[in-house]
Amino acid sequence: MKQDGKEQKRQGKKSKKLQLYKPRKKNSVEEDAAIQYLQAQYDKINPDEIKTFKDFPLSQKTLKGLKENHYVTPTEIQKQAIGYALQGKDILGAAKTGSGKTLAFLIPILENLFCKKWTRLDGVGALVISPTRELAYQIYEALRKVGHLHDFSAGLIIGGQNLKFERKRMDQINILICTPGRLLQHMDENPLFDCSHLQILVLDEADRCLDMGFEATMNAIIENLPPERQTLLFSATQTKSVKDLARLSLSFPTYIAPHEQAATVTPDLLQQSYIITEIEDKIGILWSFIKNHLKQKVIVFMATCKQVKYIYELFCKLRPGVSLLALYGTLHQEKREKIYNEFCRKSNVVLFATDLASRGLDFPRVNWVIQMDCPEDVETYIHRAGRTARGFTGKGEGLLMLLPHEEKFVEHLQNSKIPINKIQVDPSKVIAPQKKIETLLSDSMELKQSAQRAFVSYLKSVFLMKNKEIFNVQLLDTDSYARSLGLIVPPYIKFLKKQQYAQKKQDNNNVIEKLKAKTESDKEDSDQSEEEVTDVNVEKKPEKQKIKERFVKFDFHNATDTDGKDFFQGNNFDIQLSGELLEEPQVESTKVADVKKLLKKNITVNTTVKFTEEGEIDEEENKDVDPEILKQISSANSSNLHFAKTQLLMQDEDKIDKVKFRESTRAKHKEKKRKLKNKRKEDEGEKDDFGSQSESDGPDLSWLPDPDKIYGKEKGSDNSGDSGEDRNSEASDGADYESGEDRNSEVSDGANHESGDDSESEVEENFHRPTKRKLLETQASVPPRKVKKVQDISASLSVSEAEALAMQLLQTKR
Ligand SMILES: Nc1ncnc2c1ncn2[C@@H]1O[C@H](COP(=O)(O)OP(=O)(O)OP(=O)(O)O)[C@@H](O)[C@H]1O
Repeated sequence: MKQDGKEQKRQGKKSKKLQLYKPRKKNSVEEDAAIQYLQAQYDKINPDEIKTFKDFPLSQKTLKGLKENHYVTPTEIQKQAIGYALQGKDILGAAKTGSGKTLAFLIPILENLFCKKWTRLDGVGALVISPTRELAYQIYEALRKVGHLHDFSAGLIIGGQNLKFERKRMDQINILICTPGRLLQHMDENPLFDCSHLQILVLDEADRCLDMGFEATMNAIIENLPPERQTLLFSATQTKSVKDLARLSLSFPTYIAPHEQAATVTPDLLQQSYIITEIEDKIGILWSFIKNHLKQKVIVFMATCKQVKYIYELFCKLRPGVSLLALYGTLHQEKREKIYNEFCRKSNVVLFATDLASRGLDFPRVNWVIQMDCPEDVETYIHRAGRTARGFTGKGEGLLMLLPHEEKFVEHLQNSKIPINKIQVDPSKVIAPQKKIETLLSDSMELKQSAQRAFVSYLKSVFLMKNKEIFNVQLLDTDSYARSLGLIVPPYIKFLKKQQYAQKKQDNNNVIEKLKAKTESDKEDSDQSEEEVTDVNVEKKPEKQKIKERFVKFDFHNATDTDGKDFFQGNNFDIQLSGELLEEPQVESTKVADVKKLLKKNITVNTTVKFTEEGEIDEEENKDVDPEILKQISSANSSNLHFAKTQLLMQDEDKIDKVKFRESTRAKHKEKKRKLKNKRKEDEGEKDDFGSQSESDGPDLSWLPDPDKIYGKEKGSDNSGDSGEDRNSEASDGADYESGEDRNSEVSDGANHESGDDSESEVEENFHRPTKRKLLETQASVPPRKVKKVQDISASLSVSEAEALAMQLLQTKR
């Protein structure tokens, strides 16, 4: 019984399943009929006759989904695009931001697959590619709302999600909403991914999907898609590039641009203004704006993630009194989703964002869009500003902050049919929390580093911008900008240094080119007659002046570009010293100018003019100069003058000169040393022979006091006549005057001691010149320690000094 019951139950289940299946079959028949009817209507669609969605030949499920979401009247782009898309045409759709492009491609997708009776088993039937995850998510949500009554499965495939989870479900997805990178990853890695039956491909924000950033990825994706498909491209700033269209192999696409003839390309209810401000005032203005709009929903666009991150962190700490959010690419995906949803939900909130949020995102009821940094181009401006004033009745305001040199951007906007007015900020309402910012930064190293990163990233972004007419990093007052961020010292910017160097090099090249051209013409002039050459010489001064002026101009150019002291310290002197430029000299120096003059006079440089005994000029090559260099110089001379080459040769020649000069100096030093050595040897020889020399050959010791007088007269000694000779010799010893004076003073001291007030002549008469041997004997009687000392000292003394010392010792003994 139990079993019977189970069997009945099983059969009941089966029958239930069968029952479910049977009505589906029934429905299928109905559906077939409905599909046939709908398809028959497609060719009859006239966009002008469409008033409501019901006027389109759409499935009941789609109509019901639209109704549920209060979509009754189609927008212009919907009226035109849906009809053509249903007819199976490829479409290039361009319409203002917030004009309902999403439904313009979602409805055809649903209808296309519906009419083809697409099931889960059929795999991917439609593919929607979006440039950002947030936009993909938004499209997916819109599809879920409008298409939930259909039996198709939809999948959102974006980066930052669980890849494994996505992988397993890939084969069951019929409508795939994705970002390019993740799609390609599945195409490459996932065996379950199959899009060989793809019916319809949509690129939302098509111009962005097809631009340089996604080029390689998109090309790879397109290669994997079947060519027999319908392709729809949508954007507020549509691509018309033939190259792009060729890449997608569009077949006779229908271009739909309902607003092409409109007076403006931005939403009618969007009020747009701009202000001109100095870079350092931006933060103060933004802060004051937020403080004055606490009850509004505001998006603030900045150029880089790091700026967004820093301003968000800073303003959170400053507490403006309103919710703050930040959305940028480097955030974790979960956080990004959370912030996106939070911003959608809240009404009084400020969102700081990068261009990640500029395209396609449909945040409800945004009051203000502030573009704090000048957008890259008009298209970016349109997309950013288009985050407000969306839909049929949406109103909003946009404010663009421009630096004085960026005001040209307004011309581009106005030329692109964007109505924008200049407004002034009331300075009394601007309160810059500068002091607070600096205090916060001094308290938090993390915040300071964040500020530094923001600073560098902004300059980098400006530096990388293509439109150099508007974005000129050299015109930014970086010091002031750093200060406005709370940084007392601006961070070092490596990439700018590199750029500055490259710029200098380029400038130098230009100067060289000009000089070359000038030289060509000068050379032609120098081929004139001698008289003319004389005239040229007369004009030497103005020519030199001209060259100087060129330098001044060059320097001035650099100086103009050196608003920021950190970046533009360049001068020509530095450039000439740099190794790279020495390899290829590019700046004319005075040396070059000299060469130029010489060559103008037809003087062959580095030659010596010698005269023969007959007085004839004997010109021969200077042997000191490298003949190779001479050859090169003369070849440079014989052909047109090549300054750069000549300068190089002159530098080489300089090197040789230096080497030779060094060699000759070294030789001189050597010679001097040798002479000194010899002299010392001679002196030492005198000392050595001091006691062995004969009286007549020995040194003049006439000045010495008479030892007999000092020690007592010896019998038999004859000293007459000697004294006069001695006096004369002493008097004539002018060469050693100073030392003689010393000796005199010493001697006279002794004499005075001896004779008291005796006259000098009296003392002189009694003077006797002792023999050297006596002196030596006297020395020998000095205690050994003292003698040693004397010997040591005498070794370093001159002869006269040694004699004086000997005298002293004699006196000591006494
Ligand atoms: N027919 C309609 N009736 C009422 N509201 C609509 C209709 N179509 C779209 N909308 C609403 O208009 C808003 C903007 O739509 P959507 O996001 O598709 O604009 P878009 O043209 O794609 O803008 P963007 O160029 O910025 O991507 C959305 O909130 C959407 O719900």
